[in-house]
Amino acid sequence: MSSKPESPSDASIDAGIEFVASCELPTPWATFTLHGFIEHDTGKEHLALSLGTFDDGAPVLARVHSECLTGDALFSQRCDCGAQLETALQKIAEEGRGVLLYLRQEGRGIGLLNKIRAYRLQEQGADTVEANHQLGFGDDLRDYTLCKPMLQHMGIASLRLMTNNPRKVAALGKDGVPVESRIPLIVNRNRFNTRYLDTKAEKLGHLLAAADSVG
Ligand SMILES: Nc1nc2c(ncn2[C@@H]2O[C@H](COP(=O)(O)OP(=O)(O)OP(=O)(O)O)[C@@H](O)[C@H]2O)c(=O)[nH]1
Ligand SMILES: [Zn+2]
Repeated sequence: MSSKPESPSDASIDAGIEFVASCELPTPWATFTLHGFIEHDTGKEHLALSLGTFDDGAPVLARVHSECLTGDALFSQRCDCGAQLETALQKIAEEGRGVLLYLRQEGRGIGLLNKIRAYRLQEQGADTVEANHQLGFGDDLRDYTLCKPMLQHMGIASLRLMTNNPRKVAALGKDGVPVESRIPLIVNRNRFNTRYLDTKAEKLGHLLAAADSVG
């Protein structure tokens, strides 16, 4: 099956990513439109789920979600990803308007097999950041530059972003995606991920205290 784009004149072609096709995606919360994109340099297939219309120009309720196969698909309780994904889709459905970008940057960019290596090191005592360092990686290798052309393709100019990560807000702003407001997304703290979440707060700057969920 060819991955020839449906609209070859799409502006995203010049931005390192190309729109390929879209379809309806019924979920337990709403029927979203699923947009598929391909990244030129890596061949990675990135996704967006959108709901409603954006031509009024008002900031759009959004989640920029990084792939976590273990949390998103395999129900892992080691992190908060699966619950964040579900809650974000639910909130977008409640509002009847919004977008979720699903970026294929597994393991904060180190990939799935290296994330398994990192989890193994965490079982031996390292925290999530130390484990990345022991494997020779930085804290967080993610890159958000593809978000702007993906959002442009859908006619979205600015976001109300569901995240606890101020670095993500700053990176999007730097890449020309205005974040009008940050909406906390604090879900699924449990006995398996308490240390992980505490390390994110202490070393990666995530806003995860109960007080951070207000506002
Ligand atoms: N390298 C590594 N990656 C992890 C680990 N646990 C989760 N991840 C990955 O981290 C990414 C999610 O990042 P998080 O830091 O949980 O959240 P965030 O996207 O920065 O912030 P939020 O928007 O608040 O969710 C996904 O790509 C996961 O696969 C870990 O222990 N090590
Ligand atoms: Zn996860």
